[in-house]
Amino acid sequence: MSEKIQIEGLYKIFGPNPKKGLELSKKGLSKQEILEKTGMTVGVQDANFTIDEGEIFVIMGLSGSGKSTIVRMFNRLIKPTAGNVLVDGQNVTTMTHDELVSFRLHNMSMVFQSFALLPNLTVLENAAFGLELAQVDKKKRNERAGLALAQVGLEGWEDSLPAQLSGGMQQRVGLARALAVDPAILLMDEAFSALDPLIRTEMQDELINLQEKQKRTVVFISHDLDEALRIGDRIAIMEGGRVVQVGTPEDILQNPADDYVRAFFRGVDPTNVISAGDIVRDVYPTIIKTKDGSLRTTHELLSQKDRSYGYVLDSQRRFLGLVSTESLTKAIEENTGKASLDKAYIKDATAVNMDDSMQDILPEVASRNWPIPVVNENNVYKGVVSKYSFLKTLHRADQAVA
Ligand SMILES: Nc1ncnc2c1ncn2[C@@H]1O[C@H](COP(=O)(O)OP(=O)(O)OP(=O)(O)O)[C@@H](O)[C@H]1O
Repeated sequence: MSEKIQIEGLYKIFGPNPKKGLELSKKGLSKQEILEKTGMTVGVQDANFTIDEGEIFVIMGLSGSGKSTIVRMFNRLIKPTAGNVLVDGQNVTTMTHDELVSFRLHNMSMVFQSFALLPNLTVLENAAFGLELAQVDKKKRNERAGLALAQVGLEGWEDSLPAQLSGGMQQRVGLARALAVDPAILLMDEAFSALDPLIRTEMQDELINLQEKQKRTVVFISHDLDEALRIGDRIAIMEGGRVVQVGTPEDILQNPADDYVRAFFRGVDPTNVISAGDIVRDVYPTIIKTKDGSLRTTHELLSQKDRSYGYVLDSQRRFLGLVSTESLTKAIEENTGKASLDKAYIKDATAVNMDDSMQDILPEVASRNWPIPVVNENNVYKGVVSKYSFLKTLHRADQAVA
């Protein structure tokens, strides 16, 4: 995966003497100490991380922790006090005014919590607004805005006025306006926070769907953990202007950096967050099924590796079933001489998917004697989840946020 946005030593100090605040921040003083000593407010201090192309990157933290400030430095709505923001290697912090205008129009769109629609323009005109600013001619911009509205499920509403739409629909217009300019990066500032819970979940699904089709880079500010866990590929957690941890939800849940992060994650059910793919291990023998696959060889293989189970795959490593020393011994006894693997493997053994959560796979793990095979979307075998690794992960996650 390639890096889309690089944040290097980024600071924003608000107030008349940011240099003084910066100096103290670099010495390690906290936001509170700097405020007390100088009256300057630290917005963001010493942020360093990268955002990969195509990921949904959620920035989370309590109110005032610096989420909006950091994201507004990405498109330089706020000018950093120090540090760099690189997008595709281009330094946004040093762009001239004209470069910046063009960069904002073509590379980044922003969706706000307050839908920011113009009340006297139609839905179509609102959706086309960003394109109008980019001086795209009317025919083309209406065409692109129409397509964007269709993408967010608002076909047929083009001629309505915003006031005729529900809150959820108005936010869809906000999203369509951002999508119409076809930006590589979408910045979403608490974009779904004003929506009621059901509509909010619907919009999150919509975003995930769009993302599957178009793979933009999405930076999403949220103060809501459920939302972050639902949509985020990775999450950055901010406290007092600092980015205290960046990682996948599973990483953070299993190894929270400090008590602040731990407090965020307290109450989260790890079985919803950690997936089979996070705990899969490829430690059991695999047997590629051939026409004349011998039972004895398979039996020897299992004994050699001191395992009671082996997983049978086709030549493309797709999962077919599993064998046990028990089923092999039985088949060898019953079919002396001409026994083949076909006679011995359990063909209806269920495999679970890499994306299935621990919650999803729990019934399977609990009800079988064998470690549960895990496959990808093409049914290719990736390894197993054993009862032991399942319980160990659960225990570790419980301890981590306790
Ligand atoms: N223009 C400004 N002038 C002075 N201080 C500011 C300014 N903008 C933000 N701040 C301060 O910077 C800090 C970070 O604010 P920011 O809005 O980025 O936080 P946030 O995490 O987005 O909060 P919220 O969730 O409430 O939106 C806060 O202490 C805030 O008061």
